Amino acid sequence: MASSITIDSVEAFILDVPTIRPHVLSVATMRSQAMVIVRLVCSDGVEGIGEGTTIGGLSYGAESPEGIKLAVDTYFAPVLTGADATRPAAIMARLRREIAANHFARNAVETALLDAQGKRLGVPVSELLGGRVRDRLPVLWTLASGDTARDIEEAEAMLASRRHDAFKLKIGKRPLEADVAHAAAIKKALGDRASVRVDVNQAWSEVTAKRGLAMLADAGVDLVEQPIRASSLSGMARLTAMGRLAVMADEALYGPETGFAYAAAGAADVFAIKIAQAGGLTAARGLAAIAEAAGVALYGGTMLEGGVGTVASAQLFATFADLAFGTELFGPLLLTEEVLAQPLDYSDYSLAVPDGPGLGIALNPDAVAAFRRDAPARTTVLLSGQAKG
Ligand SMILES: O=C(O)C[C@H]1C=CC(=O)O1
Ligand SMILES: [Mn+2]
Repeated sequence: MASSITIDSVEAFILDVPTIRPHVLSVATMRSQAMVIVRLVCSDGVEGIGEGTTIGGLSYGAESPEGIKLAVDTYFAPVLTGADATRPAAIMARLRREIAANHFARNAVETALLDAQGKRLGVPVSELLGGRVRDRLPVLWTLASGDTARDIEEAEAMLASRRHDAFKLKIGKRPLEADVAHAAAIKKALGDRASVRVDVNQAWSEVTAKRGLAMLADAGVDLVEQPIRASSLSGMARLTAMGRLAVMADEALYGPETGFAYAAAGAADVFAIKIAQAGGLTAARGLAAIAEAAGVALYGGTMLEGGVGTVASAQLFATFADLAFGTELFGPLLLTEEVLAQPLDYSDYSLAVPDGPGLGIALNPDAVAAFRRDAPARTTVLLSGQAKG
């Protein structure tokens, strides 16, 4: 039923929050995270929030935080303003017709639309996506300090507090032998108490990957994520066919179409489902359906989003019947500050999926005021810093 409830205003702003330690990937070293928050206000007084976040500016993907904000302000907002807020799917169809690509911005907008609609109907976003099969999601932790001893210490602390019992190592920056020694030392220290996986973030050539997969399998590693460049479908298929180590596709997956090509080519054993890369929650659900139909296992991925994007992902992943490799929804735990009014419940190696209406969360207004890039106080600090330098 069409309604007269419209979207009255759309706002996008960037929050910059430091990380608890440097997070070292083959493509970037993160010391802070820039999260783009989209906020919609509807004519019935309901608000919706969403998040569009990437890693390391433009070093990971084609959209930067500044670009996401610009796309929302300049191109998405005019389409959204005045549209029927009770029809998120109709709005998303129109956005697909009128705006190409821009998956991260699109995801932030769809999240905000679904948050508002869930609040309006009094149900969690998971119920708009078919309904949950679980209320908690297993969550791994990425060890990426750049130092083996520090990583082992970090893993031991996580095991002791029962926060994580699966770990992902970021490799591909150093020579293969050094990376394998690093992974082997961590696996040896943790033994059967933890699953150890690696993420190369596309850094290897196929020749290096062929050697690397065999060496990592011998070291007891369980899975390798995006070992070579995403565009090499045939290379990924050859590595998957080796059968030495489970191969996960990540950067390759930009929604159902890319997932279809990867699945048809046998180019991965596992898909990392990311709502941002897929272009929104319903596109990510479509990608997961392709995986399920092809017998490809599922993993709940992250762009190291803060609380909003993490919960949006969790609302979708809670609807997956089989989540064989768990999730990596630890983004908020990597940040020094909480941006949500209520911290999320991470315990028993898992995250509780909020069960209130919409996303089931609210922003902490003080944190927003403190970390907004355009906050007057921050501008002053930045300007005085520049003057000094
Ligand atoms: O998977 C990636 O490539 C990106 C991200 C997710 C977890 C993490 O540590 O980095
Ligand atoms: Mn990855």
